[in-house]
Amino acid sequence: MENADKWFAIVNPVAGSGRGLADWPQISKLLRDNHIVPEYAFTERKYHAIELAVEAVNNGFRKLIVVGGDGTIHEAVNGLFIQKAVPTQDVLLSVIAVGTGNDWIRMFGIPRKYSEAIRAIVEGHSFLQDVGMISYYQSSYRQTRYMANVAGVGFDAAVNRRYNHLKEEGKRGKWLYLWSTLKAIMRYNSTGVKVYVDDQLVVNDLVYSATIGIGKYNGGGMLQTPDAVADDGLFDLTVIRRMNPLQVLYNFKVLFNGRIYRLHSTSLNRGRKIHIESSPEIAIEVDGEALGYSPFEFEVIDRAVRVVVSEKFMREEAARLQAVSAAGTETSLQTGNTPTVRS
Ligand SMILES: Nc1ncnc2c1ncn2[C@@H]1O[C@H](COP(=O)(O)OP(=O)(O)OP(=O)(O)O)[C@@H](O)[C@H]1O
Repeated sequence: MENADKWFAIVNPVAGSGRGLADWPQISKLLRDNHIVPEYAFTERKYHAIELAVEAVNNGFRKLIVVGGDGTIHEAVNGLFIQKAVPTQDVLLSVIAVGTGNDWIRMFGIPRKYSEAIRAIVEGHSFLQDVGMISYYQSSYRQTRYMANVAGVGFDAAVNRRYNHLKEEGKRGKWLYLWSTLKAIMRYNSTGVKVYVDDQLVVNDLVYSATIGIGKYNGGGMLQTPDAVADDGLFDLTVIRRMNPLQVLYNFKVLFNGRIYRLHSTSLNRGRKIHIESSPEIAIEVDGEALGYSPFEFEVIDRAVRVVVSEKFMREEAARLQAVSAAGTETSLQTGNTPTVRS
């Protein structure tokens, strides 16, 4: 296939409040300096990255570079599931982050510095990550999406909606997310939620938020599923039960420091299938994108997307697997990814 060894870059010009457009000349030069000369296209509207990923694969490209934030990664991954030319694992997906939150790259140790992110692409360590398939309601219709990182239900989605609304109004700035979070803390009320994991009822309570992770980070560096393993064939599900605004503010730092399970209102479950329903209905955000409303179904698709990761991540992953097998407590459904594959 003519294009199979060539790279195709999907560049979101509005990611990171315009950093995608402003920094593309610099990124493209750094890529050329490293003998990577991709064909590329700018996204022109929402969901365009889905179309571009489908077209690129249909045109024979097997190596994609996403130059964007979490939303652009999310769309590219969804494109991989829409195209039917090849199995999703046959396409190598790499990321140069120009977004605002950049949560997906935190999981895989991809640096924000462009030259270092490009070094990871050149080094070519790749990893097969799980993907979540989610169904939800939008305008009374059942819809399906694929998730590359983390989904938030309840409070998280309320913050996300507020934040996206402010961005659509043209508001910018690094405090926008914090402002949206504070507003949501003051206004959001817990709802009556039932959660089933692998068909077992695990929660039937007033719930403030639920986070479902293939990855660990969401909301611009929060660690709400701090122990998630991206290829164990399982979702990590963190449920925070009813909290009032004062309790949320007092405990805010545990959302960032990896100690969320020290909160006694918090629980962790793991499974391959999750069903969540709520009264009244609640919203969902997936990879930072506002989608729709409950009820939700989540299903893991094992090792579905091949992504470029840092050497550091591969080393940490090898050490983790070694520790797990030494302790004899392997909970994953599969053994580890092959340590390194050159692109
Ligand atoms: N040309 C465009 N005009 C308007 N919106 C666009 C365009 N191209 C892409 N988008 C949308 O931009 C949104 C934001 O993209 P993305 O999430 O990658 O950046 P970000 O929000 O700055 O980063 P992060 O999600 O990491 O915080 C996505 O929902 C995407 O669909």
